[in-house]
Amino acid sequence: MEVEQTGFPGLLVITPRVFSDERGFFKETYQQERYKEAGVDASFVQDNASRSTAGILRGLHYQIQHPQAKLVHVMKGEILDVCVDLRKNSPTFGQSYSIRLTGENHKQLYVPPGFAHGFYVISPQVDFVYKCGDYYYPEHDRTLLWNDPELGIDWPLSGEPLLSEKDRRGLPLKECEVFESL
Ligand SMILES: Cc1cn([C@H]2C[C@H](O)[C@@H](COP(=O)(O)OP(=O)(O)O[C@H]3O[C@H](C)C(=O)[C@H](O)[C@H]3O)O2)c(=O)[nH]c1=O
Repeated sequence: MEVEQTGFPGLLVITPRVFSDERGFFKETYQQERYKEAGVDASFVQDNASRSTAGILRGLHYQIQHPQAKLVHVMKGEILDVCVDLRKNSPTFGQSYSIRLTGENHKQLYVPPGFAHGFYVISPQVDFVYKCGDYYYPEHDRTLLWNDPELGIDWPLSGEPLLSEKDRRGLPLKECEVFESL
């Protein structure tokens, strides 16, 4: 497997080894020992999956009190995956990182605790799967406004994105609760 640093402390791009043959492909999408050696030091407790269609934007979400590390990848389709560093003491605080994750490039993004995370769907449909380093606590769920001008995220929009009511009500960075001690 290949591991790439991103310039954001702890945020990693991981490409697992893919075994292709006439039947299709096989890949290990997580292996605790190998991923810990690579810097994925979360103990995952929950797996999530979502399916979305083109033009949907989910995010930018994070949990205060119980910040979740995430290991995300696309099984099928293409997204622009985006995360924003909300760790006050990080050299990349307030900066966003974007990467195209597709079923073909097999890339994974390891997002350490302390980031807001979301994605925009580019392909007609996407199946998105991810491991979480803490449980879901709806009372601690927070949303950073996807198009906060301060973030300057270059979403590859084709028209207005389709958002949940929660995501429409996201807060700009300057009004968000951030992480003082991560
Ligand atoms: C996240 C989550 C949600 N839910 C329930 C709550 C709602 O009734 C329903 C949809 O939740 P939501 O609209 O928050 O789902 P997404 O918009 O896909 O949220 C996720 O999308 C972005 C990309 C993320 O990075 C987060 O992991 C996560 O917030 O699932 C649960 O029961 N458990 C969970 O862990």
